[in-house]
Amino acid sequence: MMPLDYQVYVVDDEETIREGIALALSDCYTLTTFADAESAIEKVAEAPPDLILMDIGLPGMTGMEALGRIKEIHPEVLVIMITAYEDINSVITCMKRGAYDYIIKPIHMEELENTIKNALETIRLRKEVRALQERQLTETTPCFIGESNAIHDVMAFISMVAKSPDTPVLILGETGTGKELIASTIHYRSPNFQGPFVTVNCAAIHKELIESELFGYEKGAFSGASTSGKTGLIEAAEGGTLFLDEVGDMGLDTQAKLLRFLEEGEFYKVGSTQKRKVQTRIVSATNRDLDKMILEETFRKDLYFRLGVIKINVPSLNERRDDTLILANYFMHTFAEKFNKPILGMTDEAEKRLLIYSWSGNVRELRNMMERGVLTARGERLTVEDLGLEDVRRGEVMENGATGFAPLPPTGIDIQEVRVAMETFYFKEALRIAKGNESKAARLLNLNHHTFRYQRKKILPDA
Ligand SMILES: Nc1ncnc2c1ncn2[C@@H]1O[C@H](COP(=O)(O)OP(=O)(O)OP(=O)(O)O)[C@@H](O)[C@H]1O
Repeated sequence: MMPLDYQVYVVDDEETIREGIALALSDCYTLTTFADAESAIEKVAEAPPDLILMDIGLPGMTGMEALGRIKEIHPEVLVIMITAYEDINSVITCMKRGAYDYIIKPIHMEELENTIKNALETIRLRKEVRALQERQLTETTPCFIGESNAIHDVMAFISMVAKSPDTPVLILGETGTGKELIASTIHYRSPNFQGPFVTVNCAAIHKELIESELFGYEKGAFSGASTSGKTGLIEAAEGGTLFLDEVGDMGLDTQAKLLRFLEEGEFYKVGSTQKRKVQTRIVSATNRDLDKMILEETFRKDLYFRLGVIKINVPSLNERRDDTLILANYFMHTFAEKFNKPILGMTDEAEKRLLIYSWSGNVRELRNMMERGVLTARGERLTVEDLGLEDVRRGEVMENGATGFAPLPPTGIDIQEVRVAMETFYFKEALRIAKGNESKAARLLNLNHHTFRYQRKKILPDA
């Protein structure tokens, strides 16, 4: 491994000490010296070093005060306090406030070197862990693609919340918006990244079985149980992350047990009286309307609050159309490589239609569309036909992909006229797509059948 270049700041008002330390250490480290805490802190804020050697008894801001400030700005910077022998009480306070170690004046260079070596070993290990974490992150986490402001905000929030090893996170969003991808990103960015990431799809496991799957069971706990018993998924996620997908589909009994585990970190295996403790982070997700389920008493309110200490709302693809082409190109290149097809891009028309297409399955639908398109394409550019977008017709292509509305011309518009034209267009379209079936057409416009009928008579009196 290459030796790391360490940045060390020395803060002491005594010039002889600054010079003595610089003389002894400048061959091994990059040293910068300061005569007072104020100028050192200014520099720390703009360029944090790896290590600071700081006198406790500085004039102006004391070393102890400076330590507090440094720990506030950059808590990861290690600080070794330098102190006069009689000042040992201050040393104890400094150690309590986060100093890494201390040395007593007069300074013996050998002792100083050893103390520094220990500190730098701690830093080296931390850097190694971080590098390992980054590598693991790029190797194991699929890329989360998105350039829209909405996704940038989500990603910034994820980076922040991932730092905690155990705060529960609830991810809400329509199907296919990337909730599972976000859950795995949280795991690989968290301090638990080396632990397991265990996914449980609560909708896929029968309600009767989910409890034993989650908590495990003792041998002979119920008829049909394995004779050796079973370790539950919570235990399998020890030291890592347990991802409860479709948590809205969990039955009320299991919800109560999950709540107890979240509150106390303890649970019982099915058929066991022995309490078990497990440390894992719970990330959950659902595309169901939990507020409505709480009102209907099919989801516990207290569990909702406990699971959603941190809540992340993932916007649908229709709400962040800026991401459509970035994602489409990403999937196109991924599948072109996978299927070994010489695809270079998409036709302009295909791109335009992607931008106005109404996504009900979100990114998953887009991904599937691109997979099918790349697999069946004959030319170098994906066409409207390759992507199955023939029904999204030219007349529907609106100029402004972000909102779906044409820009307001400088001469203005007649809003009444536009409203009538829009309603006429969508009523006709709904009836065309629904092949004249009024109930289906009403659903496409999110109207009940009676309203649809009533309005149809007004809007399309001849149809
Ligand atoms: N921003 C993104 N970048 C790259 N791939 C994405 C992104 N969002 C979603 N995907 C991909 O789309 C597919 C669906 O995503 P995912 O399974 O995470 O959605 P979900 O919200 O958990 O869906 P559901 O609610 O149906 O379980 C996956 O293949 C995922 O890798």
